[in-house]
Amino acid sequence: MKLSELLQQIDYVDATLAGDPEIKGVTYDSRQVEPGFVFVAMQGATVDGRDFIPAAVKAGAVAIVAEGVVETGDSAVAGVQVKDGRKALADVAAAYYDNPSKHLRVVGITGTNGKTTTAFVCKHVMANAWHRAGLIGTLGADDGTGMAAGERTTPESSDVHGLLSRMVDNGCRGAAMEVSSHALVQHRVGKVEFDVGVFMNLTRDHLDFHKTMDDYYRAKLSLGTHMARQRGSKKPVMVINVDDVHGQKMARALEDEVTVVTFGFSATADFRATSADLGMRGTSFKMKAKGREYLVRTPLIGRFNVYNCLAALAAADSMGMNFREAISALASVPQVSGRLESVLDNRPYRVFVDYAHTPDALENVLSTLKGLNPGRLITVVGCGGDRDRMKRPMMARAASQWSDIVLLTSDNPRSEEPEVIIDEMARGVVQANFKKIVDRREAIKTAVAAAKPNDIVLIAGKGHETYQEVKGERFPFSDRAEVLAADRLRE
Ligand SMILES: CC(=O)N[C@H]1[C@@H](OP(=O)(O)OP(=O)(O)OC[C@H]2O[C@@H](n3ccc(=O)[nH]c3=O)[C@H](O)[C@@H]2O)O[C@H](CO)[C@@H](O)[C@@H]1O[C@H](C)C(=O)N[C@@H](C)C(=O)N[C@H](CCC(=O)O)C(=O)O
Ligand SMILES: Nc1ncnc2c1ncn2[C@@H]1O[C@H](COP(=O)(O)OP(=O)(O)OP(=O)(O)O)[C@@H](O)[C@H]1O
Ligand SMILES: N[C@H](CCC[C@H](N)C(=O)O)C(=O)O
Repeated sequence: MKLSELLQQIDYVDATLAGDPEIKGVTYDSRQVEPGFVFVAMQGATVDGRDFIPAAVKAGAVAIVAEGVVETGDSAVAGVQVKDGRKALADVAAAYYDNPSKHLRVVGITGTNGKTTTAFVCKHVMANAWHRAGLIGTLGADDGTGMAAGERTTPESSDVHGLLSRMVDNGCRGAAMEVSSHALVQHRVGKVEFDVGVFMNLTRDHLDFHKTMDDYYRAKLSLGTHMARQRGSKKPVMVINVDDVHGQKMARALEDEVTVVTFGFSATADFRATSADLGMRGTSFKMKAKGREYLVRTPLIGRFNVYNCLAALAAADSMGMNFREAISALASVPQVSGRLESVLDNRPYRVFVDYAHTPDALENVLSTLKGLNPGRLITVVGCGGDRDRMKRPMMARAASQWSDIVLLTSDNPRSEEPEVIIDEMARGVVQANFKKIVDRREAIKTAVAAAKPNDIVLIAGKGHETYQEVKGERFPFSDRAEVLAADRLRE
């Protein structure tokens, strides 16, 4: 693509051109620039991308897109002035990759908890019907050729459009993607045309970034308003959990802008679970939808997974997929890494690794396990550093309310002292059933060693993560591997 063709498709304030070079790529990071690239300099919270214009030019950028007057320092490099760098990145990337979302059925899932699981279920249903489907989320991305690790739940817009483009090239017909609230605020899904948006729930998290629950809600709401604005050839549908008060509010706020489809246990829900049979090996529930009653079976455990399944089914139906086929696909959903993942199956006790890192998620998982198992519940949990501090006592309270033994430990302390985080957590405990063990490996060892027949050990907070981040450094660490090592010590 020539620079002139690209500029025709984006809004800009001013441009100083230097010929009409062929564009070879788009990036927001000077360290990723290769000859022929467009570098979009974004104003960050930590640094200003404009400071890296000289580095980008040195690495071979042929055009620089930035806010304010753009001095490229090289007359052979074009400078393009835009109003908003992050918005411009999405516009440039969508144009460069030829708007790949127009060629896919795209489901965007937002909410505090359940995005990853619901995205996996949606992807599984789509791949079952259409042979190949893509995925973007916390566990990485699948462009149709298999999973590859990623850094963010929702990557930066140029990476999103690049992935969607590869999905199209690899023969995917659909894509399920998680849309975090950070992504919505930072235009990371700019110019993505969603067929269906999904709102799961809104509970406390990320208030380090959004400051108030209302700001956090408005970020989630913007998925619906974004869809209404992006409306191309597609008529957008927003699938909303109306058991959640924020979902009820969102359904009312969006009803004039998009088609609203609701789900939940509430009597008014369009996709309504009427009863659920919860078991240790899976869940079955009755669902009323489309004027009929259906029986849904899934290996996913816990009442919260009924919501994830309802959301995926409502999304599948909104895309016109065969509904009975979608329901039967739910019976073969694979284990989602680190989401109530059973680590030891052949022991008299069971150990689960789970990514619950919010008070609501932890409460859901603990109540599920306690409800399903008569034995003791031993919980190992910590809270991340440099994140919303208020959730610390709340998570410890949930753990101590539901568990017989709680080991408060480190998660990813990041720049903070783990002892301080654990002390803040300890303020929330409601019973004297807890112990502080700062070293997560030791905490897991202690929990597994204490397990008796019929007990359940829950290792919460890090799920699939393969590292522990301490003072800017990431050390290899896997809860799953630590459980296996601790179990070997018992022999
Ligand atoms: C708070 C937040 O979302 N921050 C993201 C944001 O950072 P920022 O605005 O501070 O950017 P910055 O570091 O100041 O850099 C500004 C610009 O300079 C560029 N740069 C920087 C250095 C350099 O040498 N050259 C260069 O070009 C950067 O690439 C960037 O374009 O933009 C960066 C570039 O894309 C992201 O790496 C960074 O993610 C940080 C590390 C992060 O931890 N984000 C988490 C909180 C996050 O996004 N989480 C959500 C939610 C997950 C959930 O739901 O649980 C997610 O979607 O993952
Ligand atoms: N629908 C749900 N409602 C509440 N809690 C849930 C739900 N689904 C899963 N959980 C719990 O939340 C944890 C995180 O689930 P999941 O990874 O699916 O959510 P997420 O929104 O993708 O989180 P993140 O974006 O932080 O990765 C799970 O490990 C489980 O404990
Ligand atoms: N995307 C979330 C994940 C938190 C996972 C938890 N293990 C932690 O490190 O706090 C965040 O960055 O806040």
